[in-house]
Amino acid sequence: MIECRDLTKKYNDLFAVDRLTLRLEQGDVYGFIGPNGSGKTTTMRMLATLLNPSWGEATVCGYSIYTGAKQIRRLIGYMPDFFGVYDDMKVTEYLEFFAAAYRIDGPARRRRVEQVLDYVDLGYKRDALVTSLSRGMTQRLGLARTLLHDPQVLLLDEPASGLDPRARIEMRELIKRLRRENKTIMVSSHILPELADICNKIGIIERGKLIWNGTVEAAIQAVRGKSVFTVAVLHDRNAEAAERLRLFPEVESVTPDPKTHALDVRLRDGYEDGSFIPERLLQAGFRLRLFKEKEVNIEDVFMRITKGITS
Ligand SMILES: Nc1ncnc2c1ncn2[C@@H]1O[C@H](COP(=O)(O)OP(=O)(O)OP(=O)(O)O)[C@@H](O)[C@H]1O
Repeated sequence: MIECRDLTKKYNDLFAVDRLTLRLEQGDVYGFIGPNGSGKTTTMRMLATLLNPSWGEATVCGYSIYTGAKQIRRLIGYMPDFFGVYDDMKVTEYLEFFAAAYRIDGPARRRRVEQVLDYVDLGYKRDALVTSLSRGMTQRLGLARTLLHDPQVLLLDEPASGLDPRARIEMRELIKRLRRENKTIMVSSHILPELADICNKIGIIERGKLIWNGTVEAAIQAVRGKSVFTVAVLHDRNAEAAERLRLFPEVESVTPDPKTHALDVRLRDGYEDGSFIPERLLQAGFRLRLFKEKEVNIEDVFMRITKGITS
């Protein structure tokens, strides 16, 4: 649905987006993550055909951004990070104005406006002035506006920025709902954990370069690399157990977790099955309190992937 090859935008000496290559299939929810100024907005604006690249190619729904702008604009919904709302306009008037721009006319326009208002749960604000809405409501109105023409592909630029925790959760739920409808969604954020549970793929961009691109599971796997198990024994004998575990030929390292004091046992390459750990510890007279495969927190993944670049 979205494909970029070497997509590049240069401003004088600055590569705002530097040879970006990625591919999204229908139904993908792509978390586009990067710090401020890393090139997220520039990428989305190019895909939305609002900004010309310096070079490179991109297609959306099979249309080139160079020659198919008209078709692309009909098929996508772009929600910018900042969008203007007009003074003295009611919520319904605002949406009807944009519906008219999409040539939704007659009674269908009213119906569609009510549908999208319901979708984002703003029906009860239909007669409020847009300027009176909270930040969370304004973002939901922005999403409603983006959905008016029922686009297949959504480009959502930091939809949760500036929202309080509750409004963030509501925005996330809305994106999950759109995902269930099989929309293809590219959603940006500078916070990875915010996106981890709603995306199936992530891309991490830094200074215009995509430094990671793949499935969420692949990112976790790449960081974890090897099998790691969390182990704890009873009676304050973790240090003793650590000594014993270090003697096992399958074990590469044993490190106590500073927070929980449980032991992280990392296996050597080629070993995945850690079931020998509880067996041998029991044989050695230890009593097990905890044994499980270590969970990798998505925040750790982000820190590990970006570490080499930012430091
Ligand atoms: N019109 C422009 N002229 C010159 N430089 C620009 C222009 N637009 C963007 N840039 C630069 O390109 C880089 C990428 O900007 P961009 O807005 O795409 O980043 P971003 O990841 O969306 O950041 P944010 O999270 O702050 O929105 C930044 O260094 C920015 O200053």
